[in-house]
Parts: sequence; structure tokens; C-alpha cells
Amino acid sequence: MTAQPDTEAQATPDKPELTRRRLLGTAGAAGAAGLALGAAGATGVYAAVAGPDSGSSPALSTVGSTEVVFHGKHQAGITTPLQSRGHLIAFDLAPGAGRKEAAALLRRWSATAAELMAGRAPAADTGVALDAGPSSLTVTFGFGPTFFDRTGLTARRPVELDPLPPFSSDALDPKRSEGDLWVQIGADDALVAFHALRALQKDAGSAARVRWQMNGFNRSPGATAGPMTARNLMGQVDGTNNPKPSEPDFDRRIFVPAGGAQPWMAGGSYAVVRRIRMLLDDWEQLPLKKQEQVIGRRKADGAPLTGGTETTDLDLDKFGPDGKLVIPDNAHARISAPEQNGGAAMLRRPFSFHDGIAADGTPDAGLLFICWQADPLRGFVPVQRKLDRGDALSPFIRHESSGLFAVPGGPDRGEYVGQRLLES
Ligand SMILES: C=CC1=C(C)c2cc3[nH]c(cc4nc(cc5[nH]c(cc1n2)c(C)c5CCC(=O)O)C(CCC(=O)O)=C4C)c(C)c3C=C
Ligand SMILES: [Fe+2]
Repeated sequence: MTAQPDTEAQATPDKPELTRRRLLGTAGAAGAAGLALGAAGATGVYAAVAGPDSGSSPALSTVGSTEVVFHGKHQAGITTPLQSRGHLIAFDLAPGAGRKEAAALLRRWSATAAELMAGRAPAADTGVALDAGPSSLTVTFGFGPTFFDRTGLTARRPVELDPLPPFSSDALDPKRSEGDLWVQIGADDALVAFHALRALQKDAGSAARVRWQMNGFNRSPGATAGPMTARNLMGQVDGTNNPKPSEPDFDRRIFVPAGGAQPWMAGGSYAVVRRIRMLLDDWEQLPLKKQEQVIGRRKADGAPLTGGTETTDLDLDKFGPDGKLVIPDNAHARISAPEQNGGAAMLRRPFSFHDGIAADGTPDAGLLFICWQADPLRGFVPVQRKLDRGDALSPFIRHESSGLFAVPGGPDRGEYVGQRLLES
């Protein structure tokens, strides 16, 4: 089965001038995604952007006018090219709030998300993003393990939400981990992302309270002339060997099939979210050659140390003239490769973060690691188990928080996210 785009870009009849189809896998934002989405997501190039819809608004550029549609088989924000801004927010249902309040909240949130993603302002708007256009805004909703007991839906909790095993390198802060509900916001404009964050926080009203919030970023769309995989704050090209929607087993690996134990999860996916601090002062002292051996790839272009270009396969059996493996035994790319983990694969779609300087004077910076899979036990868990036992990257990172969320399939028109769980 061929992969489908998570959402279809489409013209909105009332504001056709603000809408253009997005060719996934093209330059700019798509390059920053590090996701080669070409074949599956390509929908063609667009109608020209017409002028502003009010006398005072400036015309929109491609970045501002690009719209990702809310409704579809899968929620937006999974295979969508990486955006330059991201907010991750976890909420807990308020004391006394149950299934009814949760359903009403998801209905409100879905309506707001659909409007904002289309570039329309909700009622009583703050005006923060009035002239910015949709800017590839996506809003993605998920349910944490605790959601199901709180709403009397214990029997509907997927086994895939069983707690992740502890890992020896974990240094997790419970206050910044888990949560009943999870919202991922991405946009190619910082004001659009903030605007969505505020609107959704206000929608929560008395039904849910923010448990934690994390803010992230990626390279700006269009910064490089051609498509380019993202770089992380260690300077590595990161995302090269992600599963591609054009691959025949992509859907099976990333999305929950229909006909499973929890029918409401059909078309959905499981998100593992980890705040991974990078110990940048230590990393930056490591000579370039050693840095490259930690990953097994060249820093400049992401090519394997065994040669070729970024997209050349790693040659894991190649020895150098010194009789040593060219890609060391403990290199991150070797240990995490699907062929070393019984085929385990996940779609990594992270944001970088920088929250200033920590009390010890080191940068509080790193990766908001988000990975998507049909089953965490066939994605994140086996790979992290292996990394935990001897990844050369481990001395330079610290897993500080963790969350696991069931992200239902995308809503049909007239439906809200999670309705199949909350109303059946
Ligand atoms: C458990 C899953 C993973 C965690 C946690 C993780 C953290 C992490 N990774 C990098 C940098 C890179 N990772 C790369 C490849 C890669 N990483 C994982 C999994 C986890 N990474 C996988 C499955 C892969 C692909 C392996 C393969 O198939 O070859 C790379 C190489 C380029 C690429 O393919 O993306 C880099 C660089 C950091 C900095 C980090 C924590 C902060
Ligand atoms: Fe990695």
C-alpha cells in the first residue's frame, strides 16, 4: 500500500487567495524537515498567491500562504515537513472533569485548530497573527495513559500506552513528563505558533490545566536554496535515514492499521516525546574526527564515514587500514539502524530547544525528540534499549523528560479529533 499524505492541502472557498498546495519534499521548509516526502506527499505546484484580502493586509509570501489541512486520514504534524517553530504542551484534566468535559474540550480544540490552520482568526481573537497567513500551522492532539482512567475509558486504553521501560541513562523530571493530553503545534512563523498556543490554552478553560510546555525551533524555511536535511544543535545533519512515505512499509511502521484492538486508533500513531539535553560544552571540546566517529557520519554533509554522499548506505562491515571498523561498534548510526534492531524503525520529527543558561552555567539546550510509530515496542523501545547499553553519544546527552501519547487518526469533516473514542 502506498503512503498517503497526512493531510491534503486544499483551497478554501471563502479565501482562495490564502491557499496554495504545498509540494512536500521541496526546498525550504521541506528540506529543513529532513523528510524525503516527495512521492507520497507531492500534490503539485500551486496557483499564484493573489493580493491581500483586506485593504491593509500585506500580500503573503509562499511561507505565509502555505496551508496544511486539518481533516484527513492522519492528523497533520506527523509527516508534515518540519516547521521552524514548535510548541509542545501537555495538559491534565481538571479535578472533576471527566469524559463529557474532555469531549467538549476536544470539540473546541478541533474547531479552533481547523480555523487557525486555514489562516482564519477565531472569535474574540487577539490579532497577534492577523497578517501572517496559515504559515504551515499544524496542531496535533494526543492522549496520555492517564487520560483513560480519568474519563472512565480504561477498557479503551491501548496496550501500546503501557509505560515505557526505565533506561539506565534516564534522568527524568516527572513534572515535565507525561500528561493526560498532549498538543503539538508547529508553524513556519513564530507569531502564528504562539497565537495557536494561546488560543488553545484559552479554549482549555476550566476543563484542563497546563502540566508542562516546551518550545522548539528548526531552520527557517527557504534558508537553503535546495532541500536539505535539518541540523541539530550539535551541528550534525539529523534525519537522513528516516523512513520515507514513498517506501512500501512506511504506513505499516508509522500508522496504526484499521481492524486493531482499538478501532478508534485506526490511522493514528504513537508519539514518544523526550526532552534530551545536549551537554554542548563537552561536545564542542571533542575534535571533529572524534565527533564524526560518535555518529558514524561526516559532520559537514552527513555522509557515512565509509564514503559516498548523505544518502549512501552505511557500510557496517568495512575495516580501515588500522584493522578497525570504519564506523565504530558504538557509533550512534550503527546502533540505531533498523538492521541492528530487528527492523525497528520510527519517524523522527524533532525540534531543537534553547531555554537559556542553567544554574551551572551550561546551555540548557538540546533536542525535543519526537518520534512516531505504529507501536512503541517495535519502534522507540528496542532502539533506546540498545542505545542505553553503549551509544557513543550517551556521554554528551541527558534524557530529562519523557511522554508517550496515543495520537488518533485525523478527523473527517464535521468530526473532532478523538470523537471515535469519546462518543462510541
Ligand atoms: C531511541 C531513538 C533515538 C534517540 C533517543 C536518538 C537521539 C539522538 N540522535 C541524534 C543524532 C542523530 N541520530 C541519527 C540517526 C538515528 N537516530 C535514531 C534514533 C534515536 N536517536 C535512529 C533510528 C537513527 C537512524 C539510524 C539509521 O537508520 O541509520 C543521526 C544520523 C543521521 C540520520 O539518519 O538521521 C544523527 C546525527 C541526537 C543528537 C540525539 C539526541 C540528542
Ligand atoms: Fe539519533
